[in-house]
Amino acid sequence: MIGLSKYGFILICITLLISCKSTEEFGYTKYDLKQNFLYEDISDTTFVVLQKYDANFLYDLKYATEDNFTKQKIYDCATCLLRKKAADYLIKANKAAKQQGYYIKIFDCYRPLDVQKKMWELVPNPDYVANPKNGSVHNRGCAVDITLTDKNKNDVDMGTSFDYFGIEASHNYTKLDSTIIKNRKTLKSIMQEANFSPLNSEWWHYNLNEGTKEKISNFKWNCEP
Ligand SMILES: C[C@@H](N)C(=O)N[C@H](C)C(=O)O
Ligand SMILES: [Zn+2]
Repeated sequence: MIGLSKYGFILICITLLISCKSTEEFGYTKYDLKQNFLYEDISDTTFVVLQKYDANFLYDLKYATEDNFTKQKIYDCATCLLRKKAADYLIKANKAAKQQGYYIKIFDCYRPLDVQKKMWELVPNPDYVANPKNGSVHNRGCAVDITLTDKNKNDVDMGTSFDYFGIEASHNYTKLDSTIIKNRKTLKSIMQEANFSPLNSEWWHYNLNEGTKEKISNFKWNCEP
């Protein structure tokens, strides 16, 4: 009897730990089984893997494929890393998006400085690639490249593809269909409400406010499962 209740206790603990890994949507605290910490205990500036931290985003991490402006696979695997505070605000934005019938789909998150240097060599235009001398907010783990999908997970029309480096990608460009303008404005207001700022030249790029104050990083993430 005593032995049984001991096993029962262990079983309950394991079940609780697995439950805690679930996302906030289900009302649980986030617990990382592999790293053995409660996410609420870590600092706001710690890098978190968004895929593990919250299960409610869609991804098309372009630089982990050859389908990007460099035509090269730049990342070894499709991992989205962000500082915890940026992840928390992005989760807030995704909840607002969901309430309006959308999902946030992510193209890029943290980007090592060396990658920024490679990009700058190809496109030395600060409207489209931040100068690595100052560093991008991506290098600080506080910027995201994103779009919206509808509730069936189909991309909404934003007028240009991701990383289209031309005037048509600008928030100031108005010679577009009213639906496209409405879609860009929807994303912009969702992100601004969630403490992010847009970049005028790129409809997909958002910086966490005050994200420029964080340190630039150049680490590569581990691709082991
Ligand atoms: C390269 C593009 N996706 C991007 O993120 N551009 C901004 C300006 C950046 O490099 O920070
Ligand atoms: Zn960007």
